Amino acid sequence: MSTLLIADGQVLLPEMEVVEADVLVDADEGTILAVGSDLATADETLDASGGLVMPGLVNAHCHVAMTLLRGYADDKELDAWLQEDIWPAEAELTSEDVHVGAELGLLEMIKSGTTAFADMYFEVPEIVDAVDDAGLRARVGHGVVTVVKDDEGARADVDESLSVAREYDGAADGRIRTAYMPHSLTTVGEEYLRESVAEAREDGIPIHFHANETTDEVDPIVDERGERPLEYADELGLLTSSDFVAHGVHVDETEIDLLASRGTGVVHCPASNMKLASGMAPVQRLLDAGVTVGIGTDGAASNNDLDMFDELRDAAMLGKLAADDASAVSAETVVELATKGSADALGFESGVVEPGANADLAVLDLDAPHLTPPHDLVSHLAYAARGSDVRHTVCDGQVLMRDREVLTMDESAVLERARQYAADLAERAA
Ligand SMILES: CSC[C@H]1O[C@@H](n2cnc3c(O)ncnc32)[C@H](O)[C@@H]1O
Ligand SMILES: [Zn+2]
Repeated sequence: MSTLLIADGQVLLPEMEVVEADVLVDADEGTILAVGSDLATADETLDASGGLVMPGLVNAHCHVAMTLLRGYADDKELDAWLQEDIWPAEAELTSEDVHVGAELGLLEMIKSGTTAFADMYFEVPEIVDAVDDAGLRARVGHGVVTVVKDDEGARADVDESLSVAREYDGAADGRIRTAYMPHSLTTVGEEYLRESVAEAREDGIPIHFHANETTDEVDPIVDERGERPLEYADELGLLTSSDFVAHGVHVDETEIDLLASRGTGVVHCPASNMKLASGMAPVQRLLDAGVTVGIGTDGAASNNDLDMFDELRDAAMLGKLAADDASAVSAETVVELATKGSADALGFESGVVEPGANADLAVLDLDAPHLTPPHDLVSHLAYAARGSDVRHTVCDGQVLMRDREVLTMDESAVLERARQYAADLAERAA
C-alpha cells in the first residue's frame, strides 16, 4: 500500500468543527485511512502547515467544455441566450473543441479546489478522456434535445445518451460514473422521455436534467398539462433517489414535498440563476423539507467561472434574500451543500474528511489578508475564501496540484490551446 500524509494543518471535520490534525490517505485505494495526530509515516507528504484541509468541492452541475464560450454572450435571459447565441455556436463545436474546452475547465477546477463534478454535454468520450488524464472524479452524460429534430434524429440522440451512460460507467479507474441526461422537460418530447426512462431504469442508470429553471419553462407545462413540471416528471419516472435535477428555482410546495419523498437531489446554481435572471431557488425551504441539495456552477458561459468558492458565497447571499431571513442558508449550510450535499446528490462517497471516504481533498492556504483574523474558518470558506487560496488538490488519493503547481496538466499549453480553439470557434459561429 502506498500512503500520503497531509501534515500539520487544521482539518474541517464533517460536523463543521475545525481541529489540528493530520490526514493519512491510502493512495492505492484512494480513500482516507485516518484523521488525527501521531499517524504512521507515509510514502509521500503534503505540507498543510498554515492551511485548512477540507473536502474537495463538488460541482454538481456543469457543462465543462463551455469554458470556450466564456464571455461569448452575456446579459441575456436563458431562452434568448441559448437560441440566439449559445446553440448556434455549439452547432459549430468539433470533438477537439470539446476536448480543449474540457481541459480548460478541469484546470480551473483543480486550481480552485474542486475534485468532483457532474457534466452534461456533447462529445462525452472527449470529456471522459480529459477527466481521466486530469485525475478528477465526474458523473458525465450526453445531453439529449429532441425538439428540433426529426424522429430519426431524436431517437439517435436518446440512444447516444443511453449508450454513453452504459459504456463509460466505471471508466478512469472508477472515477467516471455516468447518467442518462435529457436536457429538460420542454426540450425532450414526452414519447422519447417515456421510452428512454424505462430503458435507463432497466439498467439502473441515474438521470439528470434541468428542471424548473425559469417561469418560461414552467408556465407552458402548467398551461398544457394542468400540473406542475415535477409532477409530470414524477409520472414519467424521472424522480428517484439516484436522480438529481439542476436549478429547481420555480418549485411550489407540492414539488418540494415530491422531491423530498422521492429522495431526488436538487443542484442549486446561484450565479447562473442570477446572471440569466432566472430567479431565486427556495433553498432554505428545500432543506427544511429534507431535500438533498447540492451546488453547481452551471457552464462557464452563464457564470462566468468554475470557482465553487464564488458559488458558496452566492448561495448564502441569495438564500437569505429568497427567504427574506439573514439566518437562512448559513455559512455552515453552504459549506456542507458544496461538499457532502453535492456528493450525495451525485452518488459519490466524497465530501467529508473521515476514514473510509474518498480521499478527495483541498488544502486552503490561510495566510492571506482576506482570511485574517481566523475567528471562524467556516465563515471564511463561505464568505471570504477564493479558489486562488487553494494550495494543494488531491483526488482519489492522488496529488493533482502541489503548492499551486498542477501536476497532471501542462497549464500554459492548455491555456494556449483554449485561446486558439475559442477564437476559431467564434469565427466559425459568426
Ligand atoms: C444538450 S447538452 C447541455 C445543453 O445545455 C445548455 N445549457 C447551458 N446552460 C444551461 C442552462 O442554464 N439551462 C439550460 N440549458 C443550458 C448547453 O448550452 C447545452 O446546449
Ligand atoms: Zn445547465
